[in-house]
Amino acid sequence: MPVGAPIIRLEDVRKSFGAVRALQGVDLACHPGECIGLVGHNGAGKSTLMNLLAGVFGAEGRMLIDGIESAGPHTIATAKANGIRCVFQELSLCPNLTVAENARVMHRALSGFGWRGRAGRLIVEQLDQVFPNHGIGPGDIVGDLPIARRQMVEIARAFTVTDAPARLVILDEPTSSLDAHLASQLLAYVRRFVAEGGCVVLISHLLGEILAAADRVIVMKDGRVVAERPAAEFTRTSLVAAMGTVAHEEAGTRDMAAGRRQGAPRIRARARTGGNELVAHRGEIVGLAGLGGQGQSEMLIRIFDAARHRAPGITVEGGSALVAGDRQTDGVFPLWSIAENITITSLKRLRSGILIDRDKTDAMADDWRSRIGIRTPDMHNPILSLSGGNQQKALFARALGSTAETVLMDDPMRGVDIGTKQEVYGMIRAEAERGRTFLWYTTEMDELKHCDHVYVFRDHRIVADLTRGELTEERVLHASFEDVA
Ligand SMILES: Nc1ncnc2c1ncn2[C@@H]1O[C@H](COP(=O)(O)OP(=O)(O)OP(=O)(O)O)[C@@H](O)[C@H]1O
Repeated sequence: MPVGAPIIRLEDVRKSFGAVRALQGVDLACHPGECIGLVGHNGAGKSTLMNLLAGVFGAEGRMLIDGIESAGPHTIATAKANGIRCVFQELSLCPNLTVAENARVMHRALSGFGWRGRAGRLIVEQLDQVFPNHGIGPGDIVGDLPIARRQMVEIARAFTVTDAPARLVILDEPTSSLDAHLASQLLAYVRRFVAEGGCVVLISHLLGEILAAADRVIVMKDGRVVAERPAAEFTRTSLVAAMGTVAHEEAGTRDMAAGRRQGAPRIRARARTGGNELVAHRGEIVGLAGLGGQGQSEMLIRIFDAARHRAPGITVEGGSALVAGDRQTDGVFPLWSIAENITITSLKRLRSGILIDRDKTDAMADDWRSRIGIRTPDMHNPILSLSGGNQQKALFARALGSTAETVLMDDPMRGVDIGTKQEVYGMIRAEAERGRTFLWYTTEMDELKHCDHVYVFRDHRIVADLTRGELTEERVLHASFEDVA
């Protein structure tokens, strides 16, 4: 619970990006010794608010640090000097540098003779604290690490102390690429950090995480704070209601007949190291589960490639589309508009003669804007003008809007708000009933319940195949740690 004066206080802050009013008069105080949970729909203004705290850009309104309004502008440097750190949704590590070198990029104090060794020791010690048994070395090249490990390095780097203290750490969707085990390690560390007098702002669409880790919860909607209460006074249902989303019952009631195995398999694939074969039929939703980094994403990418070129050990009938989990490196075309990002895989259908028909592409983009709720005044805006969750929705629109018979989804709901998730689950079910096949890697147990059956991966092999009736969290965990027939 809060102790002492706020580290930072914002009063009536406002921020617009062109026609978009991202913040419309927000008050916020961050005290030592508390974890603030910040929730709200995609595009509600959460990241914008955090960017203000971190000094990325300025805004109208007042800002006080330790009770004092600063004379000059609040910049990244003043934020850092005051112990304000931020882990952004889109990771900011340099991929061609090592883990130790990336620690140095943020901590200029690590200079002089032997800096590399010191930087390496410091970041590994911090990783040990947050993620025991992390398996990351100081000399690892960041670009070679899977996304979960990159996220772990980024988080550890934010908590590392050199010349300036870490007083307020902002974590924007920090567990989006972490499996349940790593996420619980992080949340436990957050509790230790606030118990020692630090402050954490935790942004997450996983409401269970917010309710478990936060002392106080702030709900944002359309650039405003619409609710603020101690976490203990919220339940999952009341939190969803405060966000302005209608809470649907879990929609795991797909007609079993729709998921029955029809005809010959559409996909047959073996993992590189053998194990059971993955088989998927027309109209099936097949889950890929297990701890993160056990070969699930690799399997999806190999199947995606095999649909274009022959690949040993894999047969795929028809085309496939991929919804990337790592949108920064595999998904978004950063220089293109939202409309171009959505229509890129459907251009054959959008031609008139030899030219791309602009009216057809605009119509397709607008159709998806309303179907999946992409928040933008203009679909010709650059994709990077969208909030993180809205970028992810555009990737969904690209895959679902294509004519591919198989849709491969690599932990695709990263950063997507709870209301949209429910809409997308409905779309997936409807498309499967029309005969599409879905392969769905997810780290969220609740999402596996939408699958007809689930393959559990361990050490790059399939170690279990659970039908929907057999699916329980215990079974998935058991198979994740031990070989099961
Ligand atoms: N650089 C930018 N240029 C134009 N518009 C922007 C920019 N950054 C944010 N916006 C807009 O401001 C609004 C708030 O975005 P913000 O990223 O703060 O939302 P968010 O609550 O963090 O959403 P998410 O849950 O999807 O991450 C959105 O409508 C977004 O499109």
